[in-house]
Amino acid sequence: MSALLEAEGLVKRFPVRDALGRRAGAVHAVDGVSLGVAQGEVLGIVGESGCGKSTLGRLLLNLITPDAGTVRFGGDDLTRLSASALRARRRDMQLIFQDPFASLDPRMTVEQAVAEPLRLHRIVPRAQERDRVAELLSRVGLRPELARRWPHEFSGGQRQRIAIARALASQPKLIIGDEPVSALDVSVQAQVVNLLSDLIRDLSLTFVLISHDLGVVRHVADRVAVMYLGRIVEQGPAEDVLSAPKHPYTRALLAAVPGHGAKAPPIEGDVPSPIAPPPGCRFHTRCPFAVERCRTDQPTLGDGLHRVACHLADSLPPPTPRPDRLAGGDRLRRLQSFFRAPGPLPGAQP
Ligand SMILES: Nc1ncnc2c1ncn2[C@@H]1O[C@H](COP(=O)(O)OP(=O)(O)OP(=O)(O)O)[C@@H](O)[C@H]1O
Repeated sequence: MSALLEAEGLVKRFPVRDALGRRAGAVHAVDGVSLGVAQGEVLGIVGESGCGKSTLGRLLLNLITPDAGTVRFGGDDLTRLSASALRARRRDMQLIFQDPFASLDPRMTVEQAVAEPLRLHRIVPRAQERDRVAELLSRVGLRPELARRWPHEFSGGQRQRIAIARALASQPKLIIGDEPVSALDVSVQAQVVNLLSDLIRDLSLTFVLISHDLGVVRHVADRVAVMYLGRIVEQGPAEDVLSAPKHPYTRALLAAVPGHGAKAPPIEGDVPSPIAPPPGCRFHTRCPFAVERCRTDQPTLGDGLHRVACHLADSLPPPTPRPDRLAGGDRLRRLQSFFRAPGPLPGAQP
């Protein structure tokens, strides 16, 4: 499978300064990340707050410059393009932000906001702008008559739809959504997730979905990369990673999701400081299964679009099923022993 977007060994550190403004170290926000996204594929990037997801998203679009590593998009190394070549390439790569209240300019009507990329990248002649804006608004489920209104007249969900219409205007090949639904009310989140998955399917978009919400990622992603403290600890097909996780950190993340089927040992201790992250597998200081080798070896890289998993994966004990997800017979036996009932419980099927 050929990659539309491919990152190799990305590193980004942010300087940390002391009270006197002197440099006192660096936050290792992204530290040696390699990944690939195939044409038409949806890659979910998951991990706790502060693990480096947003920094990685910005590096992938070359909105910030990496300290090391490369990002290739459609064959071009973005880190080496001239400013004008990069501007032209931006047409193909769009970002949807988390906060729909901050991402739209309050001084622009909806029509102006959505038409701006049309004009910037000369997508349609001026005479056709209004029709194209109307088309884009309908595509995201908004009535075209709303085009003359101002952002403050809309709800959070509607604003995010406008931001999505704006992102679609330049007919991009790749969209990165950085927590695109997490600022929305729960009732609206599902509608916007459904809209995104319809657009991804209908327009054959290549999409990188950054989210701390595994439920959202499960709904949309073909492949999943799990980040911890600036590194990817597991990466692979969504079905494998989310149903049969091969890294103890992924197991723990999944076990924390209400209603998920497997139990994992609780994670002890705090996330180490990103100023002095542990060597080897980033998770080894908190991992209940860690052995000596984990202090020096990173999770192993496999084939394909940079598969990654714990090098102990084959020897890890299988996750134990949760009592609330036991098969019907097992649950009944558990209830019977709890109530010390000798026979079937009242109302239970024989
Ligand atoms: N501009 C910056 N200057 C200094 N440190 C930064 C900067 N941006 C991010 N960081 C630090 O880099 C690390 C990764 O941050 P990042 O925002 O990428 O994580 P995240 O997983 O997206 O978290 P969240 O979901 O909370 O946004 C954090 O420790 C953060 O404090």
